[in-house]
Amino acid sequence: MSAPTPTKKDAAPSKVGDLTQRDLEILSKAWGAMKTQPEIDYEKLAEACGMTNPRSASNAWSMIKKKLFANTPSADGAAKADTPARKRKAPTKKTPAKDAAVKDEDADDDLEAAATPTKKARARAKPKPKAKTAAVVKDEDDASSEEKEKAVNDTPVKEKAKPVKANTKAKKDAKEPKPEEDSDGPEGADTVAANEDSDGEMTGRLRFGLSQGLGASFDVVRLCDYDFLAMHHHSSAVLTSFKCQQHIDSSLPCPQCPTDICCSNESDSLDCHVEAWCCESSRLLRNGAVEGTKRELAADDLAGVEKLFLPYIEEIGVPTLYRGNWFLSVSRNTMAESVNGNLLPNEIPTIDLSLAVDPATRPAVLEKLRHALTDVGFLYLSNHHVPPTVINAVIDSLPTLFGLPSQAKIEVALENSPHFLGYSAVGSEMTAGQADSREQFEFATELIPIWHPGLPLYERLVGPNQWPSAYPELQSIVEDYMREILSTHFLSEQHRLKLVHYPASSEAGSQGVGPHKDSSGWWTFLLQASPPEVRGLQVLSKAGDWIDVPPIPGTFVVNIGQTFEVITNGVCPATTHRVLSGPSERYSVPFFQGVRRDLTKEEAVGTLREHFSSYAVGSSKGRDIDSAFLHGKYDTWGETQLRTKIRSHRANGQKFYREVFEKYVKEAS
Ligand SMILES: O=C(O)CCC(=O)C(=O)O
Ligand SMILES: [Fe+2]
Repeated sequence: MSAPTPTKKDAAPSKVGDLTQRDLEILSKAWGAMKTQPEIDYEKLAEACGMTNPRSASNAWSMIKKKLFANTPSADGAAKADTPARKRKAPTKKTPAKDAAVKDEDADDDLEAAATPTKKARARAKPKPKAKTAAVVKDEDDASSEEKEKAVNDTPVKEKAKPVKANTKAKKDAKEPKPEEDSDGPEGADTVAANEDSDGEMTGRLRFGLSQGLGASFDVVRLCDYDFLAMHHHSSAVLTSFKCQQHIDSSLPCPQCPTDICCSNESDSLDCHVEAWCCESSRLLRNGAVEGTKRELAADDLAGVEKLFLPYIEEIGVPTLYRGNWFLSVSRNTMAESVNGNLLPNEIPTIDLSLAVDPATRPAVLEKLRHALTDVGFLYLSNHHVPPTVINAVIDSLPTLFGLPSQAKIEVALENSPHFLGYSAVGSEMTAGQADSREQFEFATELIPIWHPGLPLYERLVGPNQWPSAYPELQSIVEDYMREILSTHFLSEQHRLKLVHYPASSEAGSQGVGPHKDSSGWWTFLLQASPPEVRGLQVLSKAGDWIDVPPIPGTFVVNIGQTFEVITNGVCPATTHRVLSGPSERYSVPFFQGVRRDLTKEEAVGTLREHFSSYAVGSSKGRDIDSAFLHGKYDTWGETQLRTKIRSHRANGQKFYREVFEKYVKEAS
């Protein structure tokens, strides 16, 4: 991407009205040097110019400002950083065709003009570069990529414009991980490619400001001739977009820019002219860190970032209502909700449980939940009503617990428990055939043993906890937590929880816990109990990319267990996930909702079989990972769970389950 280069037209000493080129240059500089934004009475301006309404006047003025800004000799951010933010505007790339088009519109200065197809067609006649053109062309979903490319290059843009469908595809092209065959590119690579392909420009000051505010570099990309801007944060797939001027001025879709990016959230009850969503960045902001730089964002940084955006948003006419909560709203308006999951399939949606209470917001929450469960398999849960005091008590207990002398830990070794409850040292648990680098205490609902010879072996999973005597307060801390997280007994009398510690590792990316699906039952509610900058958890996307699941304070990460996968006939996948160890130690607390041990696969699929068979099940590289229950290898969920436990904790298997040890351990998943 490059700064706009002056074209012939810019260089020519032409006159516009009574103003010479030099006058225009001075005017443009004066604009940049203004201390306050001039207040325009748009009604008056509209009347004076014979326009039908003030909106047209505002639009026209906006265009002029844009050109004034664009005429400054340099679009370099640093050069413009000292000019007032309010006057910040994206420079228009000057090409003769585009200029002519803009001129046409300016001449009409009117909503009608914007709505007149022939005029708009002329405005769009400039051939777009491939990436951008492809964004509006696509409606032949089955065509090969060569065919698509050919279609793009051979057909004039205006004939090809089929905004909605085409743009959905465009977003897919830009943001979705590549399909399985070529999915091994790093996350975000597509985003970068999309930027590089487009002839977008960097709006100097905005970019500069963002870089300052976020401590990261953003590219601001112009996707059409209007005011649509998309900011891609290269390293973390941030997309922030502003609705284009065309959309602001009329309800017509803009055939040049991806329409459904612009009009992403039709159901939004806020009458916002700017659709701004930025799931990832808002998450990063809330996390207090920015991907790539890992710089801490202090509270006033956040305010700074907001300040940087607000004048810009203001300039393109966003209602105040929306401005106030821009950053917060964006975290709710996930891409998934906005565009049916097409834009960022890698995005892990946040389900705000409080919105499920209100009948007005419930349908949207359910739709988002459907997407989370069927397309992603993971979600963040916010406003979940587990009291922070109870959560914090668990978090605070972890350093003490793991700091106990080894003797105190060994005293409650899991190896001594046929119920797989107690302490496992680093390296003693196996996942995906390899030793994990984590130590953990596993607890479950406190139950007395029920197994005796003659009962299925899996009934031996039920039994008492081993509480470390060196830390007597722990029991009530954990039991309070389990009670709160599971306010009703659900499907089984036994639920499990682990308090996990991943020691720091000098070998970046080593196995904290290997790739796996949670065999443990219904859903897992994971508390990431370390500061937000401590990463490690990753999930496998449908396309086979590992996606970071950074901690978001106040949320649980929810993922689907294997029983739920079976009950939904694989439609809601038990997503494969793993933890990488890193330079910082990490704590987590996964809580596993149990299901009835004697539940059979047949029973589980049960009456919902027909319902779920109508859904297409996407392909997933992870689907084959150790999903014995789904594959129907074992009759009951209890046996599946026992098998997983034995495979993970082999010493226990040998000690307590000799009769099945060989069978379970030797077989492939
Ligand atoms: O520690 C984590 O974040 C995840 C742990 C996990 O996936 C598990 O124990 O099943
Ligand atoms: Fe897990």
